[in-house]
Amino acid sequence: MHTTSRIPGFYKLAPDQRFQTIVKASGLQAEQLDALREPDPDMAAIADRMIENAVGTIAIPLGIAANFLVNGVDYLVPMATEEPSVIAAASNAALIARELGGFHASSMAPVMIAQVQILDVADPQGARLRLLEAREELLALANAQDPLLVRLGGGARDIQVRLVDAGPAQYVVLHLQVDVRDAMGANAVNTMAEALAPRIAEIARGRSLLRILSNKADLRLVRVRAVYDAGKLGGADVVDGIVDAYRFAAADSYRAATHNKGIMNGISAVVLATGNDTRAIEAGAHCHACQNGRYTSLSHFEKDADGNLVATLELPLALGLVGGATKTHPTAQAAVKLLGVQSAVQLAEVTAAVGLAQNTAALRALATEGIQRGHMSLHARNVAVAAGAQVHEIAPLVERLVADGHVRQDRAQEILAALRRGE
Ligand SMILES: CC(C)(COP(=O)([O-])OP(=O)([O-])OC[C@H]1O[C@@H](n2cnc3c(N)ncnc32)[C@H](O)[C@@H]1OP(=O)([O-])[O-])[C@@H](O)C(=O)NCCC(=O)NCCSC(=O)C[C@@](C)(O)CC(=O)[O-]
Ligand SMILES: NC(=O)C1=CN([C@@H]2O[C@H](COP(=O)(O)OP(=O)(O)OC[C@H]3O[C@@H](n4cnc5c(N)ncnc54)[C@H](OP(=O)(O)O)[C@@H]3O)[C@@H](O)[C@H]2O)C=CC1
Repeated sequence: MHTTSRIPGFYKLAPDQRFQTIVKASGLQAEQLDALREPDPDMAAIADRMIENAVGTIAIPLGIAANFLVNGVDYLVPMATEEPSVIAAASNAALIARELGGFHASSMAPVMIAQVQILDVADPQGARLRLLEAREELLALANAQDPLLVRLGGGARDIQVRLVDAGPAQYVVLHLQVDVRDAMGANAVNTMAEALAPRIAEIARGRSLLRILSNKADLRLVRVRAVYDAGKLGGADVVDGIVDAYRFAAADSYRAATHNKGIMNGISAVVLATGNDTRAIEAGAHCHACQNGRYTSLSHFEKDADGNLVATLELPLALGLVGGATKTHPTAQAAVKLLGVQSAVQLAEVTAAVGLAQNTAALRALATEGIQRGHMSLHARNVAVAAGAQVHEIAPLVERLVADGHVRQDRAQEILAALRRGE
């Protein structure tokens, strides 16, 4: 029972002091909460610099996907995920894709959009044209905010003006398009948008309200394709099954949500491992999955003239190599080093390949034996631990659980009891 959650100045305490404070406030014993505390003082200090009110860290497993060949280059891909079978699945499909050349990826320039919302404009059509006439002035003002970005070859590239009908109101919305080079770009474009807003409001003869990037990063699309050999996939029936699985997702939003979750299993894991913003990527991806007002599959599967499976994926990936946690988290830095990517665009292309591989492996399992054999046999280790197995009991219990075919906690407890009886 918490006595109170009102703790003035909680944020001013050191992580360990915060931990002692919440132990007292929660009425629990310190040992019960000990896992919240970060034992390594250096890591506690990093966490304290990264977020507010830090007490500790949560360790999500980080694994390395094998077999990835993207644009002719081999990559060992770091993936951070709590879900079993994700890394196995990605490696599995990447292995099959290698047979016919691996993944081929291409991208648009890393252009992000910042929106400036203008209210109370008497003549929205006139304002739109006045703003477009001021394009050069606005771009120069934006670029003056980030000379380093401009020196690196990036900077504000263009403007667009939209009139957004919102019930009783109509807003004039200026989109500032900025090439953010190797940054995710949120801070960079937000700074520009805030600097520009007063002048935009003046030109439009209205008042500005929101000045923030859009996570619908549709000027920053990444495209990836792979051809999977029909024989290596398991034959023509498997190819047909995967195509039918895809068509289901393309036609039905209930299925598309799960299909796209499979893609994001791979993408979010690379995003997290490299210290990037998982929410920004998820928001952009699911928004892109809405085409003509309908939520659909992000990927496409078809059969080529030779009967092989052609898999393609297109989505926005606003990933950075500078800024955010990418430069402050030591694990993220090591992950980027292992990947060996030289630019944010290259990181996005490898990440998209992992999403496509993940998706293909899941569809192949779903269209053949079902997801449970591969997934549940790997998940069995979690089930064994949850059933109370000690370290030395996990391997024999997992073996019997998988052989039994019912990877459930009640069954695990029965088998564990039998093992302990020496049966
Ligand atoms: C699990 C596998 C890979 C087994 O697949 P398998 O056919 O038994 O694998 P294999 O023994 O033939 O091995 C082939 C390769 O897969 C990799 N591999 C194979 N096993 C491992 C392992 N233990 N650990 C690491 N890597 C592994 C490894 O690269 C290996 O090559 P090798 O190294 O032997 O030369 C397969 O059944 C599979 O791909 N299943 C799909 C699993 C999946 O998608 N999991 C995600 C969670 S489910 C979900 O959230 C999404 C979903 C499914 O709902 C999405 C949707 O509905 O669309
Ligand atoms: N809606 C959203 O998604 C939002 C996300 N965020 C957060 O914003 C953060 C990302 O913002 P971001 O702008 O990427 O981060 P930063 O502002 O930290 O980094 C970008 C800056 O780094 C400098 N820089 C140095 N080298 C390069 C290079 N090679 N390419 C590009 N820029 C370079 C640039 O200039 P200079 O040094 O002069 O700045 C640039 O402006 C994330 O933490 C994200 O979570 C924040 C708000 C909203």
